[in-house]
Amino acid sequence: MSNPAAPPFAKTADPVLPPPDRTALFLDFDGTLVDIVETPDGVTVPAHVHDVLAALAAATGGATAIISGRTVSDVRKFLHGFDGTIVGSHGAEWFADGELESHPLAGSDAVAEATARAHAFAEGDDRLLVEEKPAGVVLHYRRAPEREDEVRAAVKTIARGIEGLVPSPAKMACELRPADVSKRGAVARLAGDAPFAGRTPAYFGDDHTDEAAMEWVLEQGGTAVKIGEGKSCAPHRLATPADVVALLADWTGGK
Ligand SMILES: O=P(O)(O)OC[C@H]1O[C@H](O[C@H]2O[C@H](CO)[C@@H](O)[C@H](O)[C@H]2O)[C@H](O)[C@@H](O)[C@@H]1O
Repeated sequence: MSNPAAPPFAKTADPVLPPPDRTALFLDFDGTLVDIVETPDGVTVPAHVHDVLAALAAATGGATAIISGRTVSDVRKFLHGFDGTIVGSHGAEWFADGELESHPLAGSDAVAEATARAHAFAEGDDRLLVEEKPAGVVLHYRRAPEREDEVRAAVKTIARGIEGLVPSPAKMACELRPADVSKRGAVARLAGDAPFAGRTPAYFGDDHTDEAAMEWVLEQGGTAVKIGEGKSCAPHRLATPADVVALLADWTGGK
């Protein structure tokens, strides 16, 4: 049973993060830096977030990365001005030093086939959204929650027929992504290279797909912060993206 005297969410940076110049900072995007909204295109990024990301990049000496399920192109659109490393599509895309590296399945016939099947499934119900990615496809059912089981079953069926893609459940969505990518693999790879190597990793995330990355970070002696409700391996928790941004601003010495 939870202790009613304990605050439900950690609110200060001090017990959570080492100093910026010793931290490798990994930040999820949706639900972590910005609020979850009804549709993927409907996200708004408060102006303050851009300032805080710039401050984080400077304070960590470039060891701040966005680790997102979004495409790199989406993250760059929403976080224009951020020139640090962006891992997109759960690790199927990498953007660093101005160069984009994509998974071999990007633009493949397999992804085109999966995308066509996702559209065929969604046809006739305009509450369902199909989000196309270079190396995968997402079926969103936030506007038709009663279709969750059907969507998840459809994604499993599509995956069974297409080599190299696996189902990946997310918040009110189910995705097909390359079998050999994950946010865990992404942070492990990043942490081996400058400027992340040799630092204590810290991961902020809100979703199921962030959990394996947070487990890896904890295995390395780092720290993890879960945003919002739900089961998590993370020892720390914040309620909202606004809390994340405030905590990180405070950590860099900003307002
Ligand atoms: O890894 P993330 O950066 O957190 O991205 C995860 C997925 O986020 C987006 O979908 C989610 O956010 C939408 C906007 O708030 C919401 O409408 C949807 O229900 C959520 O699942 C994005 O569209 C996906 O591609 C990302 O994989």
